[in-house]
Amino acid sequence: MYRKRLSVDGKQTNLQLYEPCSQACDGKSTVKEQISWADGFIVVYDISDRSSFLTAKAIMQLIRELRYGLRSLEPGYSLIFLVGNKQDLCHRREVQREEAQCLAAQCQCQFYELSAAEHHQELALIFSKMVQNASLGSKAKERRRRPSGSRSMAKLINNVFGKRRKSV
Ligand SMILES: Nc1nc2c(ncn2[C@@H]2O[C@H](COP(=O)(O)OP(=O)(O)OP(=O)(O)O)[C@@H](O)[C@H]2O)c(=O)[nH]1
Repeated sequence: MYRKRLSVDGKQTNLQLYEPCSQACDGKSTVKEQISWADGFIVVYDISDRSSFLTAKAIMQLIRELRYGLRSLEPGYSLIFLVGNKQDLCHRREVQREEAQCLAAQCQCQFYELSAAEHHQELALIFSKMVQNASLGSKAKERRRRPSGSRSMAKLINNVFGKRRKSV
């Protein structure tokens, strides 16, 4: 687990990054548990290895099943990113770009194809986009969690002041 405290849009945020595939044998948590914990997902496969794409597909489907709400976001604002890595090995390609694009569209997530070896800036961009989107997502969640009592109080105050202003 990688932990870092950083500022996102001027707000101090605790970032926790977890890569389940490299730690699948630690026995402490399952991929399912990680899916319910995370605020965002970057699912990576290797374009020169079809089995890695099939694993990515299964993970995407699991995310959809367990976190259905994450997909109903505005266009260009997603908490799930599908990334095809090792684009520099396109002479050994086993996964067509169109097939991955189609999966991304089905899951309403963003799709990128890149080479971590050659395009590390693009990778950094995906990470910062993810952190920004997750931060916006948690703000939206907080707004939804606001107790209805305080909403009706705010409405009442608005009504009272609204009426007074009209009668002046
Ligand atoms: N050619 C190429 N090699 C890469 C790229 N990204 C990672 N690799 C290589 O792929 C190997 C595995 O990289 P890791 O970072 O360990 O990734 P992993 O998730 O364990 O992935 P796999 O072992 O490929 O299943 C290493 O030898 C990396 O150098 C890339 O974009 N292009």
